[in-house]
Amino acid sequence: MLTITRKLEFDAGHRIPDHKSQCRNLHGHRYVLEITLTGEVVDQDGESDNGMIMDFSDVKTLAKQHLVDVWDHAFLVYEKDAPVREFLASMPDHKTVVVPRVPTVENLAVTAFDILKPAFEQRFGRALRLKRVKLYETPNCWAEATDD
Ligand SMILES: Nc1nc2c(c(=O)[nH]1)N=C([C@H](O)[C@H](O)COP(=O)(O)OP(=O)(O)OP(=O)(O)O)CN2
Ligand SMILES: [Zn+2]
Repeated sequence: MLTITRKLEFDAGHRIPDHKSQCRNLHGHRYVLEITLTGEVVDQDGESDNGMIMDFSDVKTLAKQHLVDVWDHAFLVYEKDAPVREFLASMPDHKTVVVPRVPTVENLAVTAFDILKPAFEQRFGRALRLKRVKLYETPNCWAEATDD
């Protein structure tokens, strides 16, 4: 199978409320996101994306619009983390993103996959599929969400 992968990075804060150790504290990461797509290679002389599954610049534009610019410099707070939600709400204009699952790297990878899948597959009809989202929380820790 032929795939392409585009890497993007963003900074975000989070905490894991029930964690046994340091991760229960408010802290942040520079997340690294790898988006892997598969699809037909365009075979149209004269087209800008001839020979490509999708132009990497278009991958970047869509990923930023739907996820990266939304999460960048935001605090990703679990919807049931009441004290932190209350604290963040007390700060005018704070960039807060409420996520439906505890924001471990596993759950953030799944949430990112769920957001990006329709963004890519509905916009580009020609058999383009989101195969994998790989999210690094630190250089040593990551999770992968796939479509199977
Ligand atoms: N399975 C998971 N385990 C942990 C997660 C997670 O999302 N999924 N998250 C954390 C912490 O939030 C933290 O981001 C990771 O901290 P740490 O283990 O300290 O990672 P480092 O790469 O900084 O560790 P080094 O020992 O410095 O390599 C914890 N666990
Ligand atoms: Zn963390």
